[in-house]
Amino acid sequence: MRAGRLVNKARRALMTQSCILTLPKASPCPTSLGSAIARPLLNPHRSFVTMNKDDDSNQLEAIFQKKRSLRSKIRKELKNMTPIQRSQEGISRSGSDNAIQSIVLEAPWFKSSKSLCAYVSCDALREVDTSKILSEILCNPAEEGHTQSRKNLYVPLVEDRNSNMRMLKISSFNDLAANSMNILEPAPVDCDGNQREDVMQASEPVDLFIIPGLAFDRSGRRLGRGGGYYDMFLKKYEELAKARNWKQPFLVALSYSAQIVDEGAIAVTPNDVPIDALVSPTGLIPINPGAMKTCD
Ligand SMILES: Nc1nc2c(c(=O)[nH]1)N(C=O)[C@@H](CNc1ccc(C(=O)N[C@@H](CCC(=O)O)C(=O)O)cc1)CN2
Ligand SMILES: Nc1ncnc2c1ncn2[C@@H]1O[C@H](COP(=O)(O)OP(=O)(O)OP(=O)(O)O)[C@@H](O)[C@H]1O
Repeated sequence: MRAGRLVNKARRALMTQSCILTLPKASPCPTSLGSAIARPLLNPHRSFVTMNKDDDSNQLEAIFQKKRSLRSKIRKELKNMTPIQRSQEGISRSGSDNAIQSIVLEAPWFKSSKSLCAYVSCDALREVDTSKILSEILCNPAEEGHTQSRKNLYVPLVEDRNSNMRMLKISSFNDLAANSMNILEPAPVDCDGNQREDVMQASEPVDLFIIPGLAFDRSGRRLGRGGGYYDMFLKKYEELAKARNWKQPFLVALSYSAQIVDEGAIAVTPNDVPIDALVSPTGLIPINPGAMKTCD
């Protein structure tokens, strides 16, 4: 997406948010526009309401520039690493994938989840593999020791280039086909001609999101691939859950160690939705333990 288009889109979003500011749960990065909005009283001369359009635009452009350069840095690191180096712990990439997926599969918040949204990993994008997690859900009719039936699984379907994405229910890997970006996605209609269930129309709440990304920090900031799909979707789902009086879902991202960056390295805008926990090959990094408790 072109930088000017991103800035315009973000500016529109900020304008609509200037009265009702929904701030990230994690404290925004000190250099981000988010901090200017989050703490206007600390520096009233730089707060959003007093900024003119040029300041606003320049700050957003600076944030998007930072995001772009961090994205290319992390992409390069992921691509250049030999399989054996793909984790700082010296275990192979597949070792990291197994470690991460085992942590998820053993976690009480995964075991107890009834409905979840998860990404279908794409090897070419060097994403943390989710195939074991998805097979566990799709192949196991019921969790051991639980009376519940199979978990409901919803996966992403990109709608357009305007950050719109749906999450549709699948019941088998056969429900997926590669899209133009070579990511496996569900068709909106199943093989019997029935519309697949859209999570926004589901009668049960989603308790868990398993989220991809390029970079993460230990306070919940996340850098995606630049489409705004997840940020937009998570915001819409948060609103739906509020309107229905449902618990907010637990937001967990999966990350190789090389994708975890220092705090302050990820610039954020108020549109960036922070995650509640991060799973890396070395373990779970809880960020919002309150959100985790609701899943146990
Ligand atoms: N597995 C998976 N599915 C997903 C996402 C994801 O990140 N991972 N998405 C999350 O939003 C949505 C799709 N968004 C995407 C955005 C960019 C690229 C991509 O190929 N980016 C290239 C760079 C392209 C460019 O700069 O022109 C890359 O990152 O290398 C892929 C998917 C929905 N489905
Ligand atoms: N809730 C929202 N409303 C409107 N625009 C949004 C929203 N969330 C993100 N966007 C827009 O999407 C574009 C990409 O945002 P950003 O660079 O933060 O994406 P990302 O975090 O890398 O992607 P993703 O969320 O898909 O992982 C920006 O123009 C941003 O303003």
